[in-house]
Amino acid sequence: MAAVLIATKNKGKAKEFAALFSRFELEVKTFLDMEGAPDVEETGKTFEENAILKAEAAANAYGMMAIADDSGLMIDALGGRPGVYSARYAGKEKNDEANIDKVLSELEGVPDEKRTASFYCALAVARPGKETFTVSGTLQGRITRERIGENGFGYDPIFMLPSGKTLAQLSAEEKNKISHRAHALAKLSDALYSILGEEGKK
Ligand SMILES: O=c1[nH]c(=O)c2ncn([C@@H]3O[C@H](COP(=O)(O)OP(=O)(O)OP(=O)(O)O)[C@@H](O)[C@H]3O)c2[nH]1
Ligand SMILES: [Mg+2]
Repeated sequence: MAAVLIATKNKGKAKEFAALFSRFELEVKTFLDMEGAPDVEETGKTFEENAILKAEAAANAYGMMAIADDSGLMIDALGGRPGVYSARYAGKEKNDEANIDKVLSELEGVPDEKRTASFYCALAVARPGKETFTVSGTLQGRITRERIGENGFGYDPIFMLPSGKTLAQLSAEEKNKISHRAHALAKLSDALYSILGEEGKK
């Protein structure tokens, strides 16, 4: 079976990718399965640049096809912040709870109609000796005033969908149908199937 390495150390993403990739005939590994996986510095100014940095580092280190996800939350009232700094918004140690607290306190007093936001996900596909390419997906919503829901990861408890539920109130299966990550991966499907050949289709 062909194998793909997802260049992430984020447990929430790793779980979502395991489910999202189940329709491909592909062995899926992440940096969490690899000893000594590189810590890639995210020095890019865009999600795409950072996804390419991570995917190419992984493809070079392990000599196999690698996909990286660089994603984040863009809040209109904050001029698009936290953006590419979403993981480390409240500090280098990447604390989801502290990140949420920071966002909620920055939005204190901002009325509901001005709390619009979107998630963005860039995926980069890197293969040894081949040109790297990227796709992206987005998800529109609004920032709540408090945490609602127990599922998901990151900012999910404060990201309200037009349906009136937060991402953290969705099951993993429901989130994987509508998320920015799912939308980006859907755009990759055709390319992945042709990379894998017809036998990649289940
Ligand atoms: O509520 C959320 N639901 C999501 O679906 C989601 N997707 C991304 N994010 C946030 O954006 C950061 C990405 O930063 P990021 O792409 O650099 O990833 P990371 O540093 O956590 O791991 P890695 O993949 O780089 O190893 C993450 O940490 C999260 O805070 C999300 N939050
Ligand atoms: Mg990161």
